[in-house]
Amino acid sequence: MNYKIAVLNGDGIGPEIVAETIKVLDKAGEKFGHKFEYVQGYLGGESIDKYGVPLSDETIQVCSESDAILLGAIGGPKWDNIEPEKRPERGLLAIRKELGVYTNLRPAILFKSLKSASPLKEEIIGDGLDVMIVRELTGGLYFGHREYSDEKAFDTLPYTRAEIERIAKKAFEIAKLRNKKLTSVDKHNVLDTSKLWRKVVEEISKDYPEVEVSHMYVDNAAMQLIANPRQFDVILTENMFGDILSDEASMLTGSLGMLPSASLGDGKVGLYEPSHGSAPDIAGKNIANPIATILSAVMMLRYSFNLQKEADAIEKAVEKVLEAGFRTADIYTDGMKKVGTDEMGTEIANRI
Ligand SMILES: NC(=O)C1=CN([C@@H]2O[C@H](COP(=O)(O)OP(=O)(O)OC[C@H]3O[C@@H](n4cnc5c(N)ncnc54)[C@H](O)[C@@H]3O)[C@@H](O)[C@H]2O)C=CC1
Ligand SMILES: CC(C)CC(=O)C(=O)O
Ligand SMILES: [Mg+2]
Repeated sequence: MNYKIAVLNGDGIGPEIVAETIKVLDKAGEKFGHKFEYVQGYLGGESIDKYGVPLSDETIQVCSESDAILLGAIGGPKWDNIEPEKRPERGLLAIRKELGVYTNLRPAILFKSLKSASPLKEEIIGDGLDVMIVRELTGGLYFGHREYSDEKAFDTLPYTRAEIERIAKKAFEIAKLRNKKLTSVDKHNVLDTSKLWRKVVEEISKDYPEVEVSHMYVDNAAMQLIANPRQFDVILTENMFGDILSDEASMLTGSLGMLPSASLGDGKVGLYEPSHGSAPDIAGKNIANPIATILSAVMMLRYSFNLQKEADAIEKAVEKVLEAGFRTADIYTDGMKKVGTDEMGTEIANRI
């Protein structure tokens, strides 16, 4: 089969990690008889430089005419001081909204061979970790009404019942297929939006009696992720809490460079990107970890193309490479073989 993938490299390490992901996808395509066709779009800083805006109509068109979108990451110091509406991050928020991808799946999975890269003690991290963070992606604080003056500024955190219902349903459906345990994270003791969030989640839970539901305040959840991460199966939460907790959860798996994501809506096109940012501090040095992006492509094969054995083959190749001791700097521990971004991509592609 032929699949058309819109590729948005973005900024910083974006082009480096996307190049390795394409290398791996091409190898999988060759092996299983598929053709992945890539169409270039531009997002964030690279789009500002090209079109003067962080997301152009041209790129929206490229994305909506594709079967799926592969994104590196956006942002960097070069664009940090431009007016807020034109910042690279606004382009990212705009494309998520434009595509209606309200479900952001961030699986925090610890590969067995990376146990020593996790900062948690072995008795806490145990034999592995497999937590699915389901983050609401197109509502809340990042999209609420805001105002700024040098004397006063505010952001608002709106959620409608319909927005909470649809993400809660997704999370319960996912929990049903996993260990049937869902923890909804909110700040019900303080925020009205959390009050509505909890009420709606409780209501939706009635349709899923097989799923055990509990509620946790976000501050406690941040602590529990470190103290006892294996208590979690599916974490359902709103946009900003999910943003923060997923970065925290990524470290349990060894590095932010290991955490993939899939952003899905009810429309045709899914957006696949690592959970991390553009890492300007390590850009252009060939040291970034491409695995989060490669695993995001695995999610693309699964969720957008229904190519299960191809997805399994790439995931297995990542596992084999880690078992063979290859490590980028962020997951390096004594005695392992340190490799650059490109070698990591090549080693994975070679094992498909
Ligand atoms: N989805 C996106 O495109 C996102 C973009 N950003 C943007 O990225 C820029 C940098 O933001 P930061 O707060 O520094 O977050 P970041 O996620 O880019 O980096 C945080 C730390 O993790 C490291 N890191 C990140 N990805 C890595 C990888 N694949 N391999 C090895 N190390 C990795 C970085 O070197 C840095 O030390 C900002 O402009 C920010 O707005 C931030 C988060 C998400
Ligand atoms: C850069 C932000 C808009 C988003 C973010 O940090 C994320 O989605 O992880
Ligand atoms: Mg983030």
